[in-house]
Amino acid sequence: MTTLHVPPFPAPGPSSSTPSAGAPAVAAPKTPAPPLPVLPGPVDALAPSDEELSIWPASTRPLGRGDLSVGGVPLTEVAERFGTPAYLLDEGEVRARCRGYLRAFPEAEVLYAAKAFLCRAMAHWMAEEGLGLDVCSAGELELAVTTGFPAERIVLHGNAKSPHDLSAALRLGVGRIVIDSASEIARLAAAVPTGSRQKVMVRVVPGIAAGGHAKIRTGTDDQKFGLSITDGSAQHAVARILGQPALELVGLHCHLGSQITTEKPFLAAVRRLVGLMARIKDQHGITLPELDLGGGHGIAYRPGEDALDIACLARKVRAELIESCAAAGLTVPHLILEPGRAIAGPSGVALYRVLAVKRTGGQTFVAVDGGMSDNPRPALYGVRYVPRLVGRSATAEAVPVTVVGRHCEAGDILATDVPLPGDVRPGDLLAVPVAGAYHLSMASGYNLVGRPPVVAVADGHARLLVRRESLEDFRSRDVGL
Ligand SMILES: Cc1ncc(COP(=O)(O)O)c(C=O)c1O
Ligand SMILES: N[C@@H](CCCC[NH3+])C(=O)O
Repeated sequence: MTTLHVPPFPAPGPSSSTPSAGAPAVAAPKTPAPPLPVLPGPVDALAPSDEELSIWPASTRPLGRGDLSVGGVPLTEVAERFGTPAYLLDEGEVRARCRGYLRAFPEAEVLYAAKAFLCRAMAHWMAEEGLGLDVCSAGELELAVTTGFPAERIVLHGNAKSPHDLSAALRLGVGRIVIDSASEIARLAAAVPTGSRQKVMVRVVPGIAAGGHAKIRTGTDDQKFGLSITDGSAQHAVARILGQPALELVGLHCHLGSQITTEKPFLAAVRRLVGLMARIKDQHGITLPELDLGGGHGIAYRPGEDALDIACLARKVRAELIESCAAAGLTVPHLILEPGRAIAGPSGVALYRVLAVKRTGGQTFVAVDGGMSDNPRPALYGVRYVPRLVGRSATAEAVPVTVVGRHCEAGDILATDVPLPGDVRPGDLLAVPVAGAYHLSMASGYNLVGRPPVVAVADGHARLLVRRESLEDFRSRDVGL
């Protein structure tokens, strides 16, 4: 059995499918991902190892003839009923991960970061599990609220909020708006209806470098989000907000980056933000009641990769917060967290059909019917996934292959040097675990392939959550000649 890292789930039941969690979504440049396990001799598609299953949903079970079930539903059945490519979301895994957070951080408010993946069912599950939502557009906000998500449990983010974003937030009554730039302050204050006050936080840049890839590090001064402590922009914004009677400053926010696999940066952030809270108290005589540490909790995309241990994070953040506040003479603020990837990522599986197998230039390319339009992460961050053949027994020797998408880009690569049976062929089904976060939420219309459907699996049943994008969808938006 592999070690349970994030979050502390309920017992996964019998079998080898204990969730572990693990690692940098994005290959951290200085610490290359560990080599994939070498498969001894023929690939036995009937028997995935514990290590291999460690990144799959806890409900994953091997079935006969090389199939796997997730949420009690055979993957071959999902592919047949809904076609490929298709994404499935294990509802039980999503809910268990939410509960894991609430168990680890009983004192905190946990907001699911909708940007990782949002659909109406996901919003319902979050509401039922007692989480709030972090949204960053009127689109995410309206989808959630119109499906019944309580607006007061929603926080609106954005480095460039449009007038529409702000008016939707005020109209629907979001709990808090996170101010990201000085120019937003007067604009927001002027839009608040007379006689009411809007709760706001300030997004602070603490000057901490963390995150799995340069493109997703947001805690340093050299990027577009937030207001710097170092140059005083954050302090200046605080003073301006306090001068606006329509705004109620309730706390400080920071989001260091994404795919962070150690606790250290979060502890440093606690110290810096508490330090700023102490200065605000000295200067303005107010104690801010809330501290939002954002998200960024890293998971494993490949067996053996590191992941952030949520229970350990909780213990250390709690201790640091208490200690820093005591040293600064502050009351401990109410803690807020915004995990996205660590809830949705390991709960999702992508299913592709092999369309072509080509041996050329010393490589074997296995081309599937999806790619960078449903998963842009490999192209953006160089992330590599671990696809697995499902749905047929295979006894051929494992060979290293490159799994590529169908798009018109040489960089449309899902996995390099992964072992697949040497007889992999068109018509085979490949499943890619850890596909629940930042795939479909960043999907595009490239090559007019159409975005895949999303299917929920739970208790042996599969149900369609989001249908496949069709040519008719493209045509109906294309209104001019
Ligand atoms: C403000 C904010 N909160 C939360 C998140 C969620 O991050 P993650 O999915 O890495 O937990 C993000 C995205 O990185 C973000 O920008
Ligand atoms: N989209 C990124 C993470 C950025 C999260 C939003 N700030 C990823 O796929 O890893």
